[in-house]
Amino acid sequence: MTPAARYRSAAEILDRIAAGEPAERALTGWARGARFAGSKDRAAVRDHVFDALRRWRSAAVSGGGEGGRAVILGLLRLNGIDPDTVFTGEGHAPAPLSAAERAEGNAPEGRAAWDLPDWLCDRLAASWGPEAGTIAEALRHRAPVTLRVNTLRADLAAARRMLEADGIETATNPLSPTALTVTANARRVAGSAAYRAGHVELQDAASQAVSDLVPLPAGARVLDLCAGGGGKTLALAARLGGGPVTAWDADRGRMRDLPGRAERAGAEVGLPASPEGLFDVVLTDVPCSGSGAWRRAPEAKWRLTETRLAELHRLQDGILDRATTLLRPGGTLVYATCSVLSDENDARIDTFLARHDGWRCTLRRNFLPDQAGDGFFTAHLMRE
Ligand SMILES: C[S@@+](CC[C@H](N)C(=O)[O-])C[C@H]1O[C@@H](n2cnc3c(N)ncnc32)[C@H](O)[C@@H]1O
Repeated sequence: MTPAARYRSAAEILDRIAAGEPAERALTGWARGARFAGSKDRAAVRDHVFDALRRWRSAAVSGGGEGGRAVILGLLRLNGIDPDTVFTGEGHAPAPLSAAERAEGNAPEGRAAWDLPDWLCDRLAASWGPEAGTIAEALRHRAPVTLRVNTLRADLAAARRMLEADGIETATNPLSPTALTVTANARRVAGSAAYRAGHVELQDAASQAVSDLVPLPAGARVLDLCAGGGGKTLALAARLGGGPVTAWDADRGRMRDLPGRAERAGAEVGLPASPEGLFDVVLTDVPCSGSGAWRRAPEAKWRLTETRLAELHRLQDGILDRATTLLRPGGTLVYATCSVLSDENDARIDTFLARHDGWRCTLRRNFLPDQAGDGFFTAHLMRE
């Protein structure tokens, strides 16, 4: 495909997403019908679609319309690319711009430049005051690719050497001693020897920092109550010298890859039908808006509603309440979200403390999205 034809495909996919189709499904649907597209074409089209989703609102203002074609036009303008080099009408390129398209479009200003719906601009401003604009700006750009070195298999230097042998360059990351930011050839990670042998896992650096903060006395009994794919389960198991860690999730299907991942990593992970007994540490990495990681899943910021966010608050409170019944006296209840909205973070801890007598919060920590890692929040709760 020519570079211009890739933009045209991206515009068509954006139309499907705007009509309500989930982004991943729209991309797969397109790829199935695009036998002519090679792997580089698919990757480039995907990048255009995700860039547009991250900056939909500002690109729509800049392009003068909400449709895929206008959003791509706006994105080109925002990126300083002359639209006439793409909208040529030649081959499979998008048709040339009309006079109206040339005349339409403005520089995005104010909240349009935040690339969030108005109500979320308000929530972010209420959470962070003057810092909110910087956070919104960080969410408009691509996230770094970050690895966790699995200390059960390799140390940092050995993992870096092994990655280098596959042409993957990395830099150390200030958020965690196990984190490496990929600086070149990130697309090679999944096929690399280091990844296949379990020496590294893909994991955001702030997510690793949240696991690093969990107090783990020797021999601690640890329950990951919202284990999902097991990113934090495996990080905690590595800190325990191999585990064991008990993993559970309300949706068991989310943990389907965990046994294979644990084996590859050399970690012992128990997957009981329901968690039994009392634990020294219960981690609740609760379902949330994902706002701290919207640069990885940008569609979510346009689809989230106030009703859904309120539902998430109830779910988060319910999971915290359940965790209290699984924690031994003196143990630590760890709360975590990948959100930058205070309603999902401080407010959940404050209402927990108001609901439960005799508990105190021993740690609260926010991580904001930046070049090192995603936005995260964690808090530690103990019964007095
Ligand atoms: C943020 S994800 C977990 C990510 C995972 N800890 C990791 O680091 O890869 C939240 C998980 O909570 C699960 N979940 C939803 N409701 C739950 C509930 N009531 N109890 C436990 N887990 C729940 C979801 O299925 C989802 O897998």
